Amino acid sequence: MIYYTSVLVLSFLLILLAFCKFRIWKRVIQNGDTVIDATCGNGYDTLAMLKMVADKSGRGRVYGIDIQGDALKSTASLLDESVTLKEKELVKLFSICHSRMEEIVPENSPVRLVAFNLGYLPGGDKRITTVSETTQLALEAAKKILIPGGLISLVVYVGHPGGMEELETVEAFASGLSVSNWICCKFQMLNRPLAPALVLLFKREVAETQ
Ligand SMILES: C[S@@+](CC[C@H](N)C(=O)[O-])C[C@H]1O[C@@H](n2cnc3c(N)ncnc32)[C@H](O)[C@@H]1O
Repeated sequence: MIYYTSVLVLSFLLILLAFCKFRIWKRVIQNGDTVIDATCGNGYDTLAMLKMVADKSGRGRVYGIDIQGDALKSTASLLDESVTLKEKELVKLFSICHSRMEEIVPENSPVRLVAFNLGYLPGGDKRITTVSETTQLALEAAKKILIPGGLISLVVYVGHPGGMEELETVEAFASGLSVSNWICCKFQMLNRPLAPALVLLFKREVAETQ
């Protein structure tokens, strides 16, 4: 009984986080933008991003990254079921580590969102997870390619081995960003320390003068 209640609460939390996250993305992303899904998984975020950037003239790009071929296959089939061929052409999928994201985005592309959903692939091998070292490198790469007014969005799961360390890495990275150029915040349950956290790093349009 306790197990089912926990699963129910966690599912509710995940829906709430996804709802908040998508609402915030919608305020940041515009039609025609270039965005990156740094952890495609089953493709739900890739699909949400595509819906936000695709415009009728064929502008807008989603660069989707995952180290697992199975994840990219799931993402591709979700897109096949959900979008037109023309929309699907706006998505480019890459089976590489997200620390290499700079290699796949053409130079001078205005990247407005880089999204991470850390942890393991739901329904996949739970031993394959994102890890602090490469997450740190990926955040540094995202910081370089993001345009002013852009957002780095992370959902961090702390309930699996290495998850808490990864949250600490993300928090340390965010805490080190200059206050005049970045607004960084975290949403987390206060009375459920193992619930996933949503971390949002907004790059200011114009640097704040101190
Ligand atoms: C929590 S899942 C992502 C869920 C996904 N956003 C969705 O909507 O279904 C995390 C994904 O990150 C991938 N991953 C782990 N390490 C990675 C890395 N270094 N670079 C890119 N992807 C990685 C895993 O293979 C897994 O599919």
